[in-house]
Amino acid sequence: MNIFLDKMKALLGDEFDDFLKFYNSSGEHYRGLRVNTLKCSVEKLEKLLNFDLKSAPFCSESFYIPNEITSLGNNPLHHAGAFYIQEPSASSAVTMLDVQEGDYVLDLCAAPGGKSTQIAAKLNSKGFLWSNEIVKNRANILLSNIERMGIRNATVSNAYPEVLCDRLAGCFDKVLVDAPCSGEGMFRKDSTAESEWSDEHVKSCAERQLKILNSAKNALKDGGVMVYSTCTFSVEENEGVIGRFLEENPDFKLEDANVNFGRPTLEYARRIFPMDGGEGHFAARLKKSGELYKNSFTENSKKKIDSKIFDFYDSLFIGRPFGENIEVIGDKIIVLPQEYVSYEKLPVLRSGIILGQIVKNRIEPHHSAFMAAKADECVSKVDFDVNSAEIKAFLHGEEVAVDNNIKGYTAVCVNGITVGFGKCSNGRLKNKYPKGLRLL
Ligand SMILES: C[S@@+](CC[C@H](N)C(=O)[O-])C[C@H]1O[C@@H](n2cnc3c(N)ncnc32)[C@H](O)[C@@H]1O
Repeated sequence: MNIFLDKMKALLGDEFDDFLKFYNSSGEHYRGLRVNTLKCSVEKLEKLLNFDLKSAPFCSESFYIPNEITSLGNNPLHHAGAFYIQEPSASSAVTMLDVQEGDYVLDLCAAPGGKSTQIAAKLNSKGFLWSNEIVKNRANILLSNIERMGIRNATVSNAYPEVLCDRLAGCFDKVLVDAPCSGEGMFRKDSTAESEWSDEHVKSCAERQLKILNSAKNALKDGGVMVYSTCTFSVEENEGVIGRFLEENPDFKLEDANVNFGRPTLEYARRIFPMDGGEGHFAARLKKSGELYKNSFTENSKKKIDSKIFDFYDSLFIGRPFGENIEVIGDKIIVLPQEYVSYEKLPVLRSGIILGQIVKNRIEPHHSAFMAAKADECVSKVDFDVNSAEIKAFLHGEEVAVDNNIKGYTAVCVNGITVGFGKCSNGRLKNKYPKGLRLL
């Protein structure tokens, strides 16, 4: 660890002692959440939580939470996707990417999904997100977070960056590379990151990061923007990687992201230290030369869809809110995003949402459709308060008493935010909350 501290001293100069105070205060670290505006407004969440949220400077939906708040993952509003638990400075990279509604965005190293879900909220269901993770079990966690946050317009894949970016060459307006790194900004909250640190590891991370960036650039359109970020302080993995990338790729230049959090480095890139209000982050915005063209709207599928599928769709949701780009793949009825990049022969876990599953001669609704629906888009719904016994029982997988006149597949909401569904008859709601998500 002495090598790490020597490097930090060289990097920070007069500020090293301030850094040491943070570094030595083990057990303490910044904690935060980001409001998912696809499902809940900031004002609404502030009213529903029983503690105060303090604004963070890195993104307007990102907040500090008090240290004494624990088990936030069990909160029904978390199950409903109203917020994502995220250390505030981790939201800085997407702010610097400046995602706009309608953009086509690739998040290349995406699990567990903090930044992908932030990008999706900025897209506001317009445009398209491709979210990729190389490690299979992490890709599944990513998918589960994409589903929890109610994202309609995303594809989730489990591919090697070089394969994916070759196949999707020139498809994206914006690309995020939140690269695997030596994690020096994680040391205060994760002691394994610290125990795995070595100078050799830093060097090998830098080689891998440059390789990933050199793949990522291929997926970008001319005139597109790429943000490279890490949660480490090392100069080799930050300024070093950017310097080498720019040398190898004269068609890219650093661009001012017009943010004022953290502190500048390489003129336009930003660094965040614990003294700046976050555990640690680096982000640089790179612009590719050329003229950006906008995607034209993808045609809806012209395939003939059995009218029973539309009857089923209309029996659950008002006005076909996910669009009509329907495909039946195996036993699954998928509503593809309204706009998307097609994905033949790529390891895709999901594109769009699963409306239902064909079981024998019936279609059963799928959890992901209810998570992506707004309460007022659901034909039948019940709504429980965040502190009610009913919502706790539902999240535990129990049956819940409902009005006698509610029948059939019914959305379950917590304070007006969908969290799943059940099937109602005779005043009871039979629980369909997925077993793997239930409270223990
Ligand atoms: C810093 S994490 C991403 C965090 C994520 N962006 C978020 O905000 O939740 C980096 C990710 O890169 C993945 N990764 C590891 N090796 C990789 C490689 N060679 N190419 C691409 N991604 C890799 C890791 O599995 C990890 O999920």
